[in-house]
Order: sequence, then C-alpha cells, then structure tokens
Amino acid sequence: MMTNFRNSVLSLITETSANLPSDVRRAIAAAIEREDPDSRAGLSMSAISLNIDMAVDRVAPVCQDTGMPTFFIHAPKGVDQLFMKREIEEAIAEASRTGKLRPNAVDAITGKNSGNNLGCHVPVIHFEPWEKEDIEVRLILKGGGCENKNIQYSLPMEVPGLGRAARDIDGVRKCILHSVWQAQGQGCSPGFIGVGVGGDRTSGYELAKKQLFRRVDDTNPDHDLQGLEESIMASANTFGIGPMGFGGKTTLLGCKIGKSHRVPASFFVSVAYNCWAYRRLGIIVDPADGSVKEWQFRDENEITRMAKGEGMPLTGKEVVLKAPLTEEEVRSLRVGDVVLVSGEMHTGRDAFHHYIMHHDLPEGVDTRGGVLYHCGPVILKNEDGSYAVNAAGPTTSIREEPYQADVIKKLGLRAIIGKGGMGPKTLAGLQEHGAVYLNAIGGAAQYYAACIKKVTGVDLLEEMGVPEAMWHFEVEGFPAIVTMDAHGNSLHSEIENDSKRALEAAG
Ligand SMILES: O=C(O)C[C@H](O)C(=O)O
Ligand code: SF4
Repeated sequence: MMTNFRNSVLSLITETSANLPSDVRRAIAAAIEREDPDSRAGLSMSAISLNIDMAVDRVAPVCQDTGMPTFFIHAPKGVDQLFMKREIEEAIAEASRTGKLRPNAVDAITGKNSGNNLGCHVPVIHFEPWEKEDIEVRLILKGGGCENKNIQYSLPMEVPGLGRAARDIDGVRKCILHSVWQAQGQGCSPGFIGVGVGGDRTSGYELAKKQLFRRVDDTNPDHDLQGLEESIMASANTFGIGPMGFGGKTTLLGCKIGKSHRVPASFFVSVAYNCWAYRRLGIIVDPADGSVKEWQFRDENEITRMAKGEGMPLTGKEVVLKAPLTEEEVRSLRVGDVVLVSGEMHTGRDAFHHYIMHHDLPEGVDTRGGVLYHCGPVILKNEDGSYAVNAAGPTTSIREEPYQADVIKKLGLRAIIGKGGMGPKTLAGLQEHGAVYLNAIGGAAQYYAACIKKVTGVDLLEEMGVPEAMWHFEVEGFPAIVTMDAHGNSLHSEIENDSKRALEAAG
C-alpha cells in the first residue's frame, strides 16, 4: 500500500509554495544582475530576492496567492487513481490548515469560500498513464493575477501594434509578442510564458500550461520553435516594461513553445503567463510505499540564497508616511517617490469594493485619511484567538477600477496600495479627492508580512472568507512607490505608451 503517498504530496505542496525551483532561481538571479540596483527595477528585484529567502526560512508561501493547485500525474498500469485523488485532497486540506496554501476555492457564483481549497473540480488533477514503473506527480501553483493575463489568439487576425498576423510562424511570433506587452506589470513581471500553438481552445491552453513544466534552461527539440523562443526572448526584453511594470531591462525570463495538430479551420495561439513567483515542482514516487524517490527541478548546485544584502537597499530619501494622512501630505507626493508607510492599514479587494458601494463601513471602522491595501492575505489563527499574518503581498488593482474613485470619495481614503496600476477614472479620482496610488512589489508576500506588526481586527470575515475580508493591520516601514499621484501623472500610462512603441518596432 502507498502509505506514505499523502505525506509525499504534502511535502510537494509545501515545497512548491515556499521554495522556488533551481532553474527559476537562476533566471531571477540573472535578472538581478542586469538591473541597476539604484533604479525602481533594482528595488523591486531586491524585494523579490529577500522575499524568496524569507519564504524558505519561514517555510511559508512565496506569494500569498497560491493559485488553483493543478497536478499532472503520470502513473503505471494498476495504480489506484481514486486512492491517489483522495489522498491529494487530504494533503490539500492539511496544507490549507497550516497556511502553506491560502484558502482559495470560492463558489463560482456566490464567492463563498470553502475554506480548505476543495470544491467543484478543485484541485485540478490530470492523470495520464505511462510505460515507466514509478509515479510522477507534478504540481503548479499559479496565482490568479498572472492567470488573468493568459490570452488566446485566433489566426489570421490584426494584432494591435503589429498589424496582420497570418497563419505562419511570423503570425505566431506577433501574437506572442503582443501577449507579453498586454500583461504589462500586472502579472508581476518579469514573467515566464508557456505557449501552445494549435489544438483547440481547450487543449491549446492546456498545452500552454504544460510548457511551464519545461526547464527554463532547456532547448526545444523543434528547431523552428527553438529559434522562435530565442527571438521572442530578445524582442520582449526590448519592451522596457521591467519588473512590476516600473520600467527596466528585464520583462521576460522564459519562453517555452509547444505545438499540437489542429483542424484546418482553427489556428489558435494560447499563452499562459506566469509571474516571477513561478512555483512548480515534481516528485518521483515509489508505487510500493508512496515515498519520494527523487525531486524534480531541484539541482545540486542550486543558488540557495538570493538576496545580496540584509535588507532593502534604502537611500534615506524615502518619504515616511504615517497614517492617517493629510491631504497636504498626499498632494506633495510625486510619481517616482519611494515611501515607507506606517500606522493603520485596511485591506479591501474585490468583494469589499462591490459591497462598500451599497453598504456603510462596519461599525467602529474609521477610514478617513486612511490607507487601503489591495491584499488577500494568508492568516493563521493563534490559540488565544488572535491572528498571525503568514503572507500578505498586493493584488492586481485594475479589477477595482470601476469602483475605486467612488470608494476613495465615500471612505475619505488618502492612499491606495496595490500593484499593476489603475486606469483613468481612478487617476481623475486621485486628483479630485487628494489621494495617491502606491505600487507595492507584487509577490513579495513574506517581505510585507514582516512589515505588519499586528492584526488589530477583522470585519466581514464570515461573509467574505479570509482573502476577501477587511483586515485591519498596524504596519511599520512598508515600502512602496508612488506610481499615480494627485496631479494626474501615471507611471503606468507612460510605460504602456513607451512599450507600445517598442512593440511596434519589434514587428
Ligand atoms: O489574489 C491575490 O492575492 C493576488 C493575485 O494573484 C494577483 O496577482 O492579483
Ligand atoms: S500576486 Fe503576483 S506573484 Fe503573486 S500570484 Fe499574483 S501574479 Fe503571481
């Protein structure tokens, strides 16, 4: 019997969530070398590298969004798949209890959180038979923000910025370049892409996701696709989108392309965008007792420490903000300023923005002059009933664009913290009401958790579940960059326009 199987899967989940693979580490280390340490890109890469080390030390999620756990399993004839499925579900529930995974499964319509990452068709498990004697279990934890940047093209078409894309390899190239451009910083760049050419709409996306199980440093056996991968890497890194979309040399860290036969009428190019927090690992399991025989994507000569220094390379020029903030304070900030936030901070994301349009704030909560953090944390409950933050990086802000300006006005907010930037409606709202948008480093969930000194309370927990509830934090020295100010300036629209020109030039 495979008595050790559940434990093997639990270690796979824990390790995938907390400890990035060797090939990913190497790609990120090379990016750190490329960026000027004193630039916004350099600051982002420092936070990312510190965060990667902290996740290992704390055995806690690299990023708070642990995604939709997706398993790809190869098994020999005769192994009990139903048993494996049940044991995987138990391991998922256990990893959720201990904060290695965020409770991330919510009802599709009502948003009700199941609390343990189990639900309709979740976790996703793909079984495939193979000729070998061992079992291979591979897992990818791909967060929602980068998943939202996945995109599918149907050739022939007009690709924005690049013109007509025909049913040939150059047409495929144009689609892929556009896919990187449209992600901007919202999928926590620098990212990795898996591309599926051909198939149908469903199998095309699956093929794309499977490419993310190739090693970053492998060589495509198909000569044409190998050339295409290299060409995409070279062109995409001229876009200047950079880490977090702040501008910089590194936009794309890996590009892997596979192909499937298609029907004559369809020609799809499907792209799966993965953030820098590229969490995927694999184990080879002994079918006799279910124990781990071998780890995949884990090299002997791995770069074990990513960070160069002890802490963030701060210059002393940072603006210290202590909430509650005054209008004058906020209006004096300009795009590009680095700030360190202290004091009270409230979380609020999708469910909260929807709710607050039609309801008053929970009793006793005062947000005037306040800081709203777009964040869905991983929280553990202590024995004494208090809460501990296990991971707490920013979520993609653009989803709140329809609500944000109204919410700023209604709640009297002075600062919004998130990532990826927001649109023209929010920019106008910041100007009108006197507020700023602060971009935190996406994925740096451990780094930011350490800035949260205390959870002072929570509202709407029962109704909304852990990630969507309104948490109240006491923070200290929380670093972020002003990317949209109260004077109508937005770094995001600047980078989008500049990178559009680079995209056109790559055509
Ligand atoms: O849900 C989250 O915490 C973040 C999400 O992965 C995002 O990138 O927006
Ligand atoms: S927050 Fe960023 S790093 Fe985390 S899952 Fe979302 S896209 Fe990835």
